[in-house]
Amino acid sequence: MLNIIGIGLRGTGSLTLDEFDALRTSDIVYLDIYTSIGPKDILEKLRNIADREIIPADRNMIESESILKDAEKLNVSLLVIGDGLTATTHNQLRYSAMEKGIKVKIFENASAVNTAAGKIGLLHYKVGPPVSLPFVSSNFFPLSVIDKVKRNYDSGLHTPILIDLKDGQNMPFASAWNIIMEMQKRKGVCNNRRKCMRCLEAFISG
Ligand SMILES: C[S@@+](CC[C@H](N)C(=O)[O-])C[C@H]1O[C@@H](n2cnc3c(N)ncnc32)[C@H](O)[C@@H]1O
Repeated sequence: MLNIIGIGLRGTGSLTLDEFDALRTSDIVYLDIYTSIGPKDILEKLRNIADREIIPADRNMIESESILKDAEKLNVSLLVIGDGLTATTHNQLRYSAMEKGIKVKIFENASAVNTAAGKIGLLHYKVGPPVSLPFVSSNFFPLSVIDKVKRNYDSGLHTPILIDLKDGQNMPFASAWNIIMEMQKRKGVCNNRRKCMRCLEAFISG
């Protein structure tokens, strides 16, 4: 059995009662530390509240799907900050588990991706698909980021930009800003600096 448990955006405060029950009755509990950054003390707080060991699961542990081995016989929970199915990584894990005949239970919760827009006053009807902004290099500079923003823009929609994380750290805002400015320059689109700025501000506030 695999429980994929989104714990929301308020640390242990947004853990639901159902999630708490699932947590307490699991044989093994992991916390995803790869796709989201939580409050510094989240692991310790979760351990205290659940009164059990919670194993931090890094990129390798999640992508190798090693946690599914135990889920074949035991009750395993994967805690995810935010919602449990917002990242492709967890969807992949879910379908791999199902293919192996492992029962999967999903505990939905609030996600940064679908709450940020509302929080800063944007209407959800006006928000298009989000775009990930990865770390770039001289060999990897994907202008498709701008194509996706432009597609939304041309349809009158805002674009949430998900700034990539590495080793538990956010890409600094200044780097994200510079990368986007350079991308739009290379694409020759969006000369309206104010609109681009508002778009980035929206993400940061969220
Ligand atoms: C696919 S989303 C899912 C995040 C999370 N599971 C949720 O539902 O909110 C992953 C992206 O969320 C953003 N993110 C996650 N944790 C964050 C944090 N603490 N601060 C800012 N952005 C964060 C990053 O842009 C990251 O690339």
